[in-house]
Amino acid sequence: MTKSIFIDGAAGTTGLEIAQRLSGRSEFALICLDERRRKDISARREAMNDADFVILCLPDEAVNDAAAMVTSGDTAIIDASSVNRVADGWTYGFPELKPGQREAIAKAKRVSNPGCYPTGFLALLAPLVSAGLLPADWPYTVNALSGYSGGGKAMIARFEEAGTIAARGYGYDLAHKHLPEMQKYAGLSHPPIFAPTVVNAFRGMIVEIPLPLFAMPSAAAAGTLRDALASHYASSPLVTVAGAAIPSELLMLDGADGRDDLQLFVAPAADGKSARLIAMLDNLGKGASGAAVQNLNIMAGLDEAAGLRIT
Ligand SMILES: NC(=O)C1=CN([C@@H]2O[C@H](COP(=O)(O)OP(=O)(O)OC[C@H]3O[C@@H](n4cnc5c(N)ncnc54)[C@H](OP(=O)(O)O)[C@@H]3O)[C@@H](O)[C@H]2O)C=CC1
Ligand SMILES: CC(=O)N[C@@H](CCC(=O)OP(=O)(O)O)C(=O)O
Repeated sequence: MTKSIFIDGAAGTTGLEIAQRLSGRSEFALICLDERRRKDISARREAMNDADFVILCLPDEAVNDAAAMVTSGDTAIIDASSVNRVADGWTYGFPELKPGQREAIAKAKRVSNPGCYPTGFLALLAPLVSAGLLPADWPYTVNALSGYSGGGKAMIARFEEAGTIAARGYGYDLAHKHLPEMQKYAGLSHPPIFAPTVVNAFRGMIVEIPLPLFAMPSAAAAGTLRDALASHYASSPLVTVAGAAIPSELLMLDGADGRDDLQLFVAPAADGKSARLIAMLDNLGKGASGAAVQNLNIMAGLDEAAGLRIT
């Protein structure tokens, strides 16, 4: 039976990309509000309670009011924002995180999508810490590059109007909003030190965790880490783990097409003393809209990769 979907924030960056991925799919019918009514509270409330699934693609500050409008017990919510990722009553929408997570999402009525940066960070680290191959109490660092669409309409306008920003480092207060979910779902004793940079490309993301293996208590060798990731993601349609031969460069291309997969790499030093864990993804794909559609597929009992772009 066709499921009805209401995207709150459908005119925004994430909402538009979700609508694109759903267009042409006979399993779903979108409930749309025209420009005049898209922020009208009573129209939104009615649309939400008529829908089988509501996907919240709103700025953080608008999310709790929107979620509270859903009073129908039949309506499930997928929230793309960072508001509910470590909140009680919400299921973390990262199906590959650990055994049982996909099944928990399938049964949930309230699912919170992971952040774009945490998607790369957790995909690399969570299975390795959980398996005891890397320590939970190490002071990890994470360096990351994002396309400017990661900052939504306002940042897209800023980069495109200025035309001169090559890169924007930020997060210098060491209090980025993604730290709680990174720490919680990787099972770490401390939040990582997170150094994000926005670059002058519309979309794309590289997330890297440097590992000084020689100094880390109870860390496995790089080859063991790679094999463990390959085994963890062996049945995933969206996550791939590169073989031992690592490319000499990883390129984020300006103007790249959107994609919904996640590529992982383990790059070892020749002497085995250190390694770099690297994730490449599209911030608007597996980092946002693709992840929302993947969760929607799972919650609707469909193939989790249906309608997604895997290149
Ligand atoms: N962009 C990304 O790569 C990622 C985004 N996210 C999350 O997804 C959510 C949406 O982000 P993004 O799409 O980038 O943001 P945008 O700013 O591009 O879009 C937000 C949309 O919400 C609309 N909106 C704002 N307030 C209301 C309201 N009260 N009622 C109805 N609509 C409203 C805006 O309207 P208007 O058009 O008038 O401004 C806009 O269309 C955020 O929580 C973000 O953190 C998560 C992962 C990655
Ligand atoms: C480039 C950029 O600004 N990225 C945002 C994160 C992306 C986002 O806003 O979404 P979520 O927090 O919901 O994942 C930031 O660092 O705040």
